[in-house]
Amino acid sequence: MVLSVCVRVVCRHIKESRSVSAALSRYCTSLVTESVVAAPDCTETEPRRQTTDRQRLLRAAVLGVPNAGKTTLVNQLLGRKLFAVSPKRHTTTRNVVGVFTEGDHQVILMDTPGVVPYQVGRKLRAPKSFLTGPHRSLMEAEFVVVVVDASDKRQRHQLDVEVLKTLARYSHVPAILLLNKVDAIRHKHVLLEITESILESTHSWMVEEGRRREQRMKMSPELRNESGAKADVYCGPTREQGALPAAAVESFGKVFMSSALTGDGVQDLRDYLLSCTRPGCWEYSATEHSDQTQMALVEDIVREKLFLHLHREIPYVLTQGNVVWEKEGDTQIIYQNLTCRSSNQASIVIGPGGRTVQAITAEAKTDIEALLGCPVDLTLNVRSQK
Ligand SMILES: Nc1nc2c(ncn2[C@@H]2O[C@H](COP(=O)(O)OP(=O)(O)OP(=O)(O)O)[C@@H](O)[C@H]2O)c(=O)[nH]1
Repeated sequence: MVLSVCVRVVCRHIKESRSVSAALSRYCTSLVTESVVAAPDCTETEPRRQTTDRQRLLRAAVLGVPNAGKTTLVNQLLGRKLFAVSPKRHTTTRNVVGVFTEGDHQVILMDTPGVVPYQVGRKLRAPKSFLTGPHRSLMEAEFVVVVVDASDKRQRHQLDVEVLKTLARYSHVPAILLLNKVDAIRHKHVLLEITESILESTHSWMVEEGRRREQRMKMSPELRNESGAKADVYCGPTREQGALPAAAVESFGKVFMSSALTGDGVQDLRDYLLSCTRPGCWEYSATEHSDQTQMALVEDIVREKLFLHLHREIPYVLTQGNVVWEKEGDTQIIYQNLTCRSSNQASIVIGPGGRTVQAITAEAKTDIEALLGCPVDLTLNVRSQK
């Protein structure tokens, strides 16, 4: 009965919308409480962001478990492929910033490594940036987009507990939910079930977390964090704060659905982010799209190809180092060392008759030429530590 009502309402939205996912997004938005729709109060700008001109700004963090499609989404929102994407988990190991500007509005997107339990990060021997990245981005964010892989049958009905903990810790940051990979779902009505299930389970978890906090504070009142809000540094998963505000219990101001891969539904999110900007000085010029240098972006392109061509742990343990970066006429000369842990690993990277490294070089060269807009002479020198 409930579902048939939902489907009828969605059908109405479909008539008004460009796509099924846009219609479902609209319907799901109507499910969430209007009072928590995350429109920033533009009258409450901090002094440092006050400006006499018409510039507007929003800093948004993109949060989710590994492989949810966060980086693909960021690239799609930027309208250009800047950051590495691969089917392997943990392709993103540090925070990177992507920027898009339209008219007077600038949106700064902070792409973060997938949220994992502290112990998992330790086990992976991940760099510190990997574990602290999501927390750092939320400290700076005025907004958070929580990305869920809606095609993942095992995980799509409730948010990952580490994501919930992160949201609870930074509960003052308004959040929206994005169901991604809708192209991989055949029966779109499933999206309604997923949305309702995530909203309900998140609400229950937040209520329960509020109770747990109250209990803990009764037992040890000194745990109360007077600011009740931002943590200055990431202190591990057990740090306590004040009771959760009611808005945290409501959790999401809006729900979007998209395919970051095809771009379906991404424009709606882009428009929404632009509408949430507040008066404030831009942090980047209108022509800048990232905080990363060209050299770092090139390293990322090579890294993506390593992830796509190499199996198991090799792409994770390889280190890249730019040795030559110079211009010869129109051509950008790039010589990069790929240092493997052992000669065995190096021979896998080189491949039979050098074919693997040749394929990596050819694919990377094409992407780098598109990025730099000039001919590129790329050499990847594979070597081993031992
Ligand atoms: N079918 C489909 N695949 C997608 C979509 N978005 C991303 N992917 C794929 O999902 C995989 C992971 O995408 P990423 O963007 O690297 O995911 P991530 O969340 O940044 O991953 P981490 O680096 O592990 O945090 C890639 O193979 C993408 O092509 C989507 O909308 N539909």
